[in-house]
Amino acid sequence: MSDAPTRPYEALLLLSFGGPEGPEDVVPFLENVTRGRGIPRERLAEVGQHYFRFGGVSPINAQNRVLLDALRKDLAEQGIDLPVYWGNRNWAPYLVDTLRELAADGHRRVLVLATSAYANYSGCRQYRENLAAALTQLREEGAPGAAGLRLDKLRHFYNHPGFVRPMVDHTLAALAELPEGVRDGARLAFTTHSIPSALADTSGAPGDPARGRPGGAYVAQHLETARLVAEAVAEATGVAGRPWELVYQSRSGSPQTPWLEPDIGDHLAAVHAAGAPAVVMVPIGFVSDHMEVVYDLDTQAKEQAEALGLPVSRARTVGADPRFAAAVRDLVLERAASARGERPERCALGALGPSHDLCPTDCCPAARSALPAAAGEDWKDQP
Ligand SMILES: CC1=C(CCC(=O)O)c2cc3nc(cc4[nH]c(cc5[nH]c(cc1n2)c(C)c5CCC(=O)O)c(CCC(=O)O)c4C)C(CCC(=O)O)=C3C
Ligand SMILES: [Fe+2]
Repeated sequence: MSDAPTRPYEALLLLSFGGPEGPEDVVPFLENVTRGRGIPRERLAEVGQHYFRFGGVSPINAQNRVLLDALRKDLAEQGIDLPVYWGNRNWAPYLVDTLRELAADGHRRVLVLATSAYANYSGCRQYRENLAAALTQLREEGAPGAAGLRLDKLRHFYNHPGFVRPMVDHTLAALAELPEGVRDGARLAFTTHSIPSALADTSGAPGDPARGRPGGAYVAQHLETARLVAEAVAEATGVAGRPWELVYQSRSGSPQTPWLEPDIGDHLAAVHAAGAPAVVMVPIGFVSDHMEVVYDLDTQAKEQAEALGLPVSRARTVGADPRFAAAVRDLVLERAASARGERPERCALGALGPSHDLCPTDCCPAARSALPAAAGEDWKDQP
């Protein structure tokens, strides 16, 4: 056991968003998501309707269960003994309950995989705030083992080949769904969650060259993944110079606050007006085909495209692709080696290089006042 390749880590925690699993869950789920976040009531009522259209069930929890199975299968196949747990920010199984169980099971050093590939407040620091709040609650409860829990978060994986290559295959499959006559002329619209522009500009670590430029590390990292996918698609199809762009979806918040633009709907209208024969939507911002994908793209954006008479298709997200599960294993082994003081190879495609392991103080700051965040340099409460 002492020479385990995952040493000093004893468990892996899959940390995700969570979603409702029936109509009665929808309103309490949305209350969890938006507590203290200043989302207009009309927007909440509208988003509730998206969930009710799907019977009140978000696909995200089922997808995380499949991902859990894929991670466990990959580790088992490699002979790696590392238990994998799952907890959410906004719905059961709640993070705090999973951490209580992890501690009771005797685990001390735990790696965390957040289902968010890019640097930004919602996808990084907010998860670290959730970890800090859960740890604090468990320590106050006196939960067995909680005082010794030490959590480390895996680095951002947007440029890992195990994330990029499945997206390339899925983009090729989505191109193949288009009528043959428009396939070679189809544009690629890479989509991600819009966020407030002010949060985008400060995303990433303080020393990141992209930080402080418009869109910050959030946009720079997405542009990199989009470029990597577009280049691989060009190579596979033999179609050079296919136009692509990064566009946004799922805008929330007050209309007076600037968020990243253009929205996918406006983009589809603009490229249609400019004569584009077809568009493939590639949701690189998400890890699974959850509600933002099946409603905002497959329902809303597809209706808009149909009204325009513009052929569109949508690439699947990475989901539980075995290459993604293998990438997670790679990140686990890499981080474990680093924690043992070794200098492992840190796999990353493209020009930006591997992300930092430990978020520095003031990485991906919140717009509002700062809350304690675990698994970063600003978490001083580590045993
Ligand atoms: C960057 C980002 C990701 C991607 C990275 C990651 O995956 O972490 C993401 C993922 C997700 N967002 C999700 C759902 C929601 N997001 C909301 C609201 C917001 N998201 C934001 C950002 C992000 N969100 C922001 C800045 C807000 C405004 C409020 C706030 O500042 O917090 C709201 C409230 C209603 C609304 O306003 O839309 C809901 C219901 C689901 C679950 C889907 C399902 O159920 O299948 C998932 C995976
Ligand atoms: Fe961060």
